[in-house]
Amino acid sequence: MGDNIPKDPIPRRLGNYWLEECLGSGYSGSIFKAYNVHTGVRVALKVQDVDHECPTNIYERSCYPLLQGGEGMPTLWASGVQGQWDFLVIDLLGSSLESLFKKSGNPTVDLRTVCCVAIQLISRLQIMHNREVLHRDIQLGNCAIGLPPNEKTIYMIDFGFSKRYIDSRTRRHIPDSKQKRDFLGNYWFTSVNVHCRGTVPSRRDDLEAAALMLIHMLTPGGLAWTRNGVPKTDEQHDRIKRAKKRGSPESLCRGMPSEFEEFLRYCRRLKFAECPDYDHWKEEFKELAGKHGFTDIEQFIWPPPPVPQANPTYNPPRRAPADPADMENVLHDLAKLQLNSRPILGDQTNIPAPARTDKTEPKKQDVVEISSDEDNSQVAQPRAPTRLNKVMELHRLKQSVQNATNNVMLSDVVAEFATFLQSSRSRALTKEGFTFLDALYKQLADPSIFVQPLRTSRTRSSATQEAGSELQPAHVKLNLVAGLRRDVGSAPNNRALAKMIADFGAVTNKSSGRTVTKDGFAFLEGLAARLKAIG
Ligand SMILES: Nc1ncnc2c1ncn2[C@@H]1O[C@H](COP(=O)(O)OP(=O)(O)OP(=O)(O)O)[C@@H](O)[C@H]1O
Repeated sequence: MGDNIPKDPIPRRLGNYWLEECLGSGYSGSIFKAYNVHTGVRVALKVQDVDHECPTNIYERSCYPLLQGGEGMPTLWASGVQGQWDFLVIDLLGSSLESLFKKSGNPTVDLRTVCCVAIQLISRLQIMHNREVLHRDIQLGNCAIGLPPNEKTIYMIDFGFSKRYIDSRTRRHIPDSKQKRDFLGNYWFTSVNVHCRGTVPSRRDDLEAAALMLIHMLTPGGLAWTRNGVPKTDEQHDRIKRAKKRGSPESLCRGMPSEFEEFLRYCRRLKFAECPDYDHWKEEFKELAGKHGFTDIEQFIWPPPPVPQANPTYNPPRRAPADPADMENVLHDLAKLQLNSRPILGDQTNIPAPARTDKTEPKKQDVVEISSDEDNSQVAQPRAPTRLNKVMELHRLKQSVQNATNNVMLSDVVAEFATFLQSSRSRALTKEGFTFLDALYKQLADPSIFVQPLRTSRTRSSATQEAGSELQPAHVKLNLVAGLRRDVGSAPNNRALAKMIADFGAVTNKSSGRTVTKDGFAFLEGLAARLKAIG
């Protein structure tokens, strides 16, 4: 702290507060348990040398008033300078998430806890951002639980790097800048743009840091670049930045519920001054928790309650024995060699349905496992299909569409497609999913036509050229798909259904994460029913 001139020790009393044990010391100062000498109220007192080269208490003092009263925002009781000591008096809290998880000794954090942290952390950021403040240092050590009776609430602490992003005079968002700037944040979770490209932090970066923190909690041993500890040389720091930059949402979240991959992808696609859709993501994590049977998900409960047995369990990802992406490509190319003759279905409304003869269950040998999550053997749980299963199964379903000779057969395949996707770990439409929709569209519209693929490749240059490939906000997708769900039951013929499939494909393709929503599944189920009814 500061220079080498010996300083007086921190006094036992600062203002009206008597200092007790030291709770922690960081680069910028120390934090003590303390109590008010008049009221006896226990507090935390953060003390810093007034000459410290990084005067974070001054920044904290300016942010705290903006945050007062917000859920999970500590109360600032007092602040002042006494001699050479600058102090802040705040609510006394419990353990940080970092120390809780470290103490548990487990290589990953359980899914219930991660969902709960996701919901609470996104809510905290929503409050801070609504009050025009960025946190800019999201990490496990800066999230602490309350003391009883507030132990189910996660609090944000350490606003030493926080900053207002709305200019209080002009009311405008702070400007973006290409100017090189010093790194500000933390090595583990600061966003790729801020950490590796030196961009100006904005709301999207707080959210990306939250996403990386959640993924870290679910990754055995933590994110790869966190495993060697704090870098001591520039070279080590560069290595961290390179590893972080390389980490695509898909590779970081392999084997995790798709929500995490989609959330990270969403954060990385946000524009500099864009307001994130906090409510949508809170809902996504609530739904994920609901799917696993977790109750009271907005309450942080530690240690985590037992996993409900009747519901799908989540096995944390393990490192794959081989690079799944390579294996997947090889098998995908092999699968493409199976050429099928394709009977023509056309716009049929009256062809009688022959008995279905091709209903084959996926054969065991068709399924190649790429992840080896064989643990949890006490309870036989249905396992979600792996990514590779997904490639093979969607390919088979597409062929069934191409082989179908009437609507009833198509109806069965659509129902199978919906069921399969729902049981997948990721409900995102992959390129094989879009190929399935293309085949379905073609069968229903006119099998002789050439179909422009529903999934457009989104390279950076093509995305900026084509206005149509811009991502749509989540609510646009939700509205459009809800409309399709409502109307599918009254579609008059195959051509109308084909148009709906094209709309469904297009809106999903343009959405962040390309996830099939609840309405999307209801639409697919409605489509299967309508195909059967049209016959
Ligand atoms: N209000 C509080 N109540 C109880 N403990 C706290 C409180 N605030 C912080 N702590 C503990 O003290 C530690 C350091 O706090 P904080 O991050 O605010 O200080 P800092 O000096 O900015 O630390 P660093 O330099 O490591 O970021 C935290 O990890 C937490 O364990």
